[in-house]
Amino acid sequence: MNNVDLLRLDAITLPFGAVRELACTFRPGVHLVVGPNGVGKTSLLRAIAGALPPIGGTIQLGDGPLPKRSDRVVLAPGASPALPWLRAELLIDFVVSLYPLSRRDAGYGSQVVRKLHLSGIMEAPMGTLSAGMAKKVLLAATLIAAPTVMLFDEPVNEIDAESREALVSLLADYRSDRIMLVATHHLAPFRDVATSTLALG
Ligand SMILES: Nc1ncnc2c1ncn2[C@@H]1O[C@H](COP(=O)(O)OP(=O)(O)OP(=O)(O)O)[C@@H](O)[C@H]1O
Repeated sequence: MNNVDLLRLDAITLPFGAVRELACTFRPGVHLVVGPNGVGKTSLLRAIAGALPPIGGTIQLGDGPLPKRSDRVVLAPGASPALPWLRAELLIDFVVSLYPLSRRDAGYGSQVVRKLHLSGIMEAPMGTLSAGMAKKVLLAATLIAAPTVMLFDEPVNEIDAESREALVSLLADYRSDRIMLVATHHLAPFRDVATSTLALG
């Protein structure tokens, strides 16, 4: 496999003591990141996304170090940003606009919105949405942006069974050419799609 396809963590140590000297390599596919509360799953995703700089080690994507801000990485956070006035559609458009190289066609965006049952709330301010709907808006933005590395923090918390299935099927479509890390306590929905599992702790 070409190096371009690999995300390599070498001796990564993160602030707050949870992750020490972690070394692993991810190729395209769906990689679950699991472990008990507080073990460092969210911190690891934030480090790869450039939001929590490691205090030791290196993160490489392909042949070079991953810069702190990269349009090759997107993170779907576990909780919605505190922007209650922002309409769902604008949030999605804003996130997708940050990833010009991998922007999908408009038809794909509508398809994701429809599959996640978001069509009826695109005009709604984020602050008026239920927790599950707000989570699905973040997931849609991430799936439409679709850069090389896609990070999902607890993506199935709060979302209904039908939307879980839709999410898993959308992830499956990207398995051959995107590196996807999914931090979760819920393994069952990903059983058929997971390429590997990284157990922290
Ligand atoms: N901003 C912060 N300040 C201080 N400690 C922090 C901060 N962020 C994370 N931590 C600590 O880092 C450790 C790892 O937290 P993290 O959120 O990465 O765990 P997690 O595995 O995602 O947990 P959970 O399963 O509960 O979501 C925890 O001990 C947490 O308290």
